[in-house]
Amino acid sequence: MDNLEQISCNKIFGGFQKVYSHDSSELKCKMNFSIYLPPQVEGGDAKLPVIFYLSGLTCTEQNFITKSGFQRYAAEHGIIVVGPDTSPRGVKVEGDDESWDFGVSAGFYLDATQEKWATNYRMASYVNKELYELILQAFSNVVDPKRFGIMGHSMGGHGALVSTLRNPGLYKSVSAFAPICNPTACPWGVKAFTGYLGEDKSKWVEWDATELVKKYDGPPLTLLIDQGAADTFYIQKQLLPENLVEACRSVGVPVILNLREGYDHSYYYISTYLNEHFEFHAKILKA
Ligand SMILES: N[C@@H](CCC(=O)N[C@@H](CSC=O)C(=O)NCC(=O)O)C(=O)O
Repeated sequence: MDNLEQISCNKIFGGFQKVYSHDSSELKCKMNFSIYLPPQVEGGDAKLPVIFYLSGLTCTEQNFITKSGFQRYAAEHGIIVVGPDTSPRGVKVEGDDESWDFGVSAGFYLDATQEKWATNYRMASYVNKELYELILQAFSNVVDPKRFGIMGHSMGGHGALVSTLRNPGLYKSVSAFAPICNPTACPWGVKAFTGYLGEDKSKWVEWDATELVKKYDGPPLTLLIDQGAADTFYIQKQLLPENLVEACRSVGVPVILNLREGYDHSYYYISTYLNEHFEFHAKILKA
């Protein structure tokens, strides 16, 4: 828990939206993360469930907390919500700021193996080990260690799926808005995986949700996938939810795909359906 420092604190829907910074040992830089503490933390004896929310390309921890309005639902259900940043910050790796879909703000929630990136670009270990442990320790008085869920958007939707599939049981519930579902088969994924993991495609499948689900052997899991039908990234075949659904069905993993007529890729769309995702997670985490 190195240098954990509160950066901001705002009351909202009876709870508190906070942002902290800390020194990350996995990423070797200072990182921000957000945490929403709903009103139920005050004076309550019961420990509360936690949902991690992973954001998409170009985001920081700020996008979700300022644009989605999730705090209303987290307060209703009594759920703590944690939001990491999307890549290491303030470390200069050559080429890390040349495009918006690779490098800074585009860590893809994996552990890079290519020399240039491998020291800092360890977002999988950061989220699923370091930050997870930090939350358990720093908020041990309010967090229920047995009830973690995860959700995300786009690159972060894929991060949520892969974090769940690679770490069976770590997250009891998972959902995603407009996730990149099959990165080994779309331009965003091919670019990121080539850069972070190298040319050997046999290594890529270890970080691809559509491939991982075919080998999933953990506790029973239902995947909730949401997709706007007018999302340009969906139309351009960056997201490929049908590939994930087909893979799930081939191995009998339950999956729900909600296609939303007229909706795009933005936070207008996410905020419209966020209540359904909170209900989905609450039902599992509070069962
Ligand atoms: N290049 C554009 C578009 C970037 C964009 O749409 N980013 C999405 C995530 S895309 C997949 O991971 C996003 O969440 N943007 C932040 C937001 O607040 O909408 C650009 O730079 O704007």
